[in-house]
Amino acid sequence: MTAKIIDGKAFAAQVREKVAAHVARLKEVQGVTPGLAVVLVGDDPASEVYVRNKGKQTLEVGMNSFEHKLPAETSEADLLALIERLNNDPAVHGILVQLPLPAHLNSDLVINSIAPGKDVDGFHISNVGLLGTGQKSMVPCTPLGCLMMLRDHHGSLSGLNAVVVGRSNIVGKPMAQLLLGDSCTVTIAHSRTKDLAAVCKGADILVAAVGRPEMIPGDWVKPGATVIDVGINRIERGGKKKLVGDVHFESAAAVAGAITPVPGGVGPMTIACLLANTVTACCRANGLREPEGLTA
Ligand SMILES: NC(=O)C1=CN([C@@H]2O[C@H](COP(=O)(O)OP(=O)(O)OC[C@H]3O[C@@H](n4cnc5c(N)ncnc54)[C@H](OP(=O)(O)O)[C@@H]3O)[C@@H](O)[C@H]2O)C=CC1
Ligand SMILES: Nc1nc(=O)c2c([nH]1)NC[C@@H]1CN(c3ccc(C(=O)N[C@@H](CCC(=O)O)C(=O)O)cc3)C=[N+]21
Repeated sequence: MTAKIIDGKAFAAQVREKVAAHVARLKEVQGVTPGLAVVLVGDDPASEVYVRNKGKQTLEVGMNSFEHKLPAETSEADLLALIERLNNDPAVHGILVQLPLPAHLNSDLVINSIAPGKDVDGFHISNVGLLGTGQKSMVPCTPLGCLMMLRDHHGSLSGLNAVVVGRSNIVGKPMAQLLLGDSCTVTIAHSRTKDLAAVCKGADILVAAVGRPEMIPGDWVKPGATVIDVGINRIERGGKKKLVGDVHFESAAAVAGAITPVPGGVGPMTIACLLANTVTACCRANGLREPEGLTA
């Protein structure tokens, strides 16, 4: 079998079109322009690329973008003061603090200082709790993007065996919650899982969020399964820099029914969902009808 390639780049463009249409309507009918503030502490080059991309795409869909670049040695008090200012700024509907933060900053404390309604990453404990209890929340962008692609491909996910490899708070755990919400039978695997190969082989839906280049080979994939590769790993091969996922694409694509590539899969969907979450947050803040098809 040769897998269908799920084109996250094209899908993300469709999501951004919906977002842009909604932004235009908000401006015209309500006189409100959604605004996204992105806070970057330190000068990690990869983070700077993401933040620049986010800012560019935010403007492209007609929203306001507020970038805050702080030096690596910023104190916790100064960062918390900035977040407090953004929490109280009516022009800011979404706040994202780029992770990871420098080691001297307590990221749990920082994230939980964001007003939950503006927490477009969905990392605040209130949003985590709301998601876990099936209540309306802000849903983390990467898992939301994965869910959108899965629903688009499968229609219903009900009753399917889903395996999520990785249990981080930003990808693995919320992904598992969303799949459970769509009535999958969910297994969360991690570094202590016994016989990971066999666990993966049982998956109708396999989500890899590990951070290890090409760790999952094709012979761990059930024939016909859908493989979602969240991994973003920069490697050097034959003297060239390359971006690869957590799945060995070539061998997995020979077995799977559908697979997301890296790049061009989950990554672009993550940013599109960030924009979608910002519009949703803006509508909720103003008591307006939410866009359809852009939330979980
Ligand atoms: N495309 C996108 O938009 C995004 C991509 N990413 C990418 O996704 C990947 C995962 O990110 P993130 O969740 O933040 O990573 P973390 O490092 O926080 O978590 C990695 C998880 O993988 C597990 N793991 C590590 N090694 C193994 C192994 N050998 N076998 C099984 N499980 C293992 C860990 O297990 P344990 O808990 O036991 O240590 C952990 O739960 C990274 O490549 C990251 O760059 C992340 C965010 C967004
Ligand atoms: N608070 C916070 N929220 C995040 O959502 C967050 C974060 N911190 N820290 C870092 C990770 C990583 N992440 C990505 C976003 C887009 C691409 C993306 O667009 N990737 C392109 C390729 C980009 C390239 O070429 O480097 C692709 O896969 O096609 C990747 C990774 C969001 N993260």
